Amino acid sequence: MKAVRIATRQSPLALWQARHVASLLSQVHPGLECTLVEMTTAGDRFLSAPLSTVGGKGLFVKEIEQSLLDGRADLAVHSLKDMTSVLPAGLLLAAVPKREDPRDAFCSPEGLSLELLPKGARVGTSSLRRSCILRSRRPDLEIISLRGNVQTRLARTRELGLHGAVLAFAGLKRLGLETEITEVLPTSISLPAVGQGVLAIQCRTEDAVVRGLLAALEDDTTRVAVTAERAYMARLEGGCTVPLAGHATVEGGTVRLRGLVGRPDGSKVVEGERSGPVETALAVGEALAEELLSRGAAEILRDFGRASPVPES
Ligand SMILES: NCc1[nH]cc(CCC(=O)O)c1CC(=O)O
Repeated sequence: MKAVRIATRQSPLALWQARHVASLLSQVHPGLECTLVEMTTAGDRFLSAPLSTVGGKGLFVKEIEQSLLDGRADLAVHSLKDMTSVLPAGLLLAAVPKREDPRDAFCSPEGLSLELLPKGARVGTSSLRRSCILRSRRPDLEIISLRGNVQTRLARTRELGLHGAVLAFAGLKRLGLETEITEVLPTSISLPAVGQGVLAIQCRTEDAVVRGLLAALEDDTTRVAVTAERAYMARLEGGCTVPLAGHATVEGGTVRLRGLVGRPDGSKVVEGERSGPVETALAVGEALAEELLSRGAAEILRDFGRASPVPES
């Protein structure tokens, strides 16, 4: 194979990620030509509404996945965090490269840390998970909805005079915006989203040639973590519509998964942790989901987990 077409969104972060994968691919397969197929998704179009009300995840990936199914592109690069737990028939997560730092980061124009925020401080985020976690730790905080790409959210934070905003470290780093970070939040404070910091490279299941090319980008440790996190998410049927966090680490043949489900206002959170041999990553994920469900997550999902209809474009 001489050339591959890479489907991507047009946001600066998505383009960085697609170019990064193109560069990794041409390093491991010298002479391979990579071209980008840039697309706009529903998630990019409904920027005015909070993510949770426009229908959550899938929004950023559906059109891209369709381009693979239609044969307009050979592979697609996504943020794994944006992907639904069930992939469309005929497509697969062919490779996950080594994970970037998965933590959340606090960006405060005033240089404040979370700890130093005054009572009633206003903090921006578009994510139900981040709102829930922030409010559960600091019920006095006022959460302001921020949508749009990373640069837009940082600009809005200043325009609105917010005390700060929480964004993914990985996105800020990839865009060279680490200087905006005033505090990297430990996972014990802000448990990351399932798949945060991981790039997902997707292709057609039947395309053995592209699968062969992508195999070289696979990172086994990342795959174990992702397997546990996504099995957990699948069992909880969580999209962006309920506050859901899940993060796995791998050390010495053991995968350790921590999870959190909560109410959007942080008035209730259910948290837990499970470990097991890396070969049992899937079962570890399912077991943690079952445990959280039985300890109160089922009730939270019943009250808050309904996806709102996606508006017509
Ligand atoms: N839905 C937006 C999104 N999807 C992936 C990332 C960050 C990069 C990553 O987690 O890999 C972001 C931005 C953010 O949450 O601040």
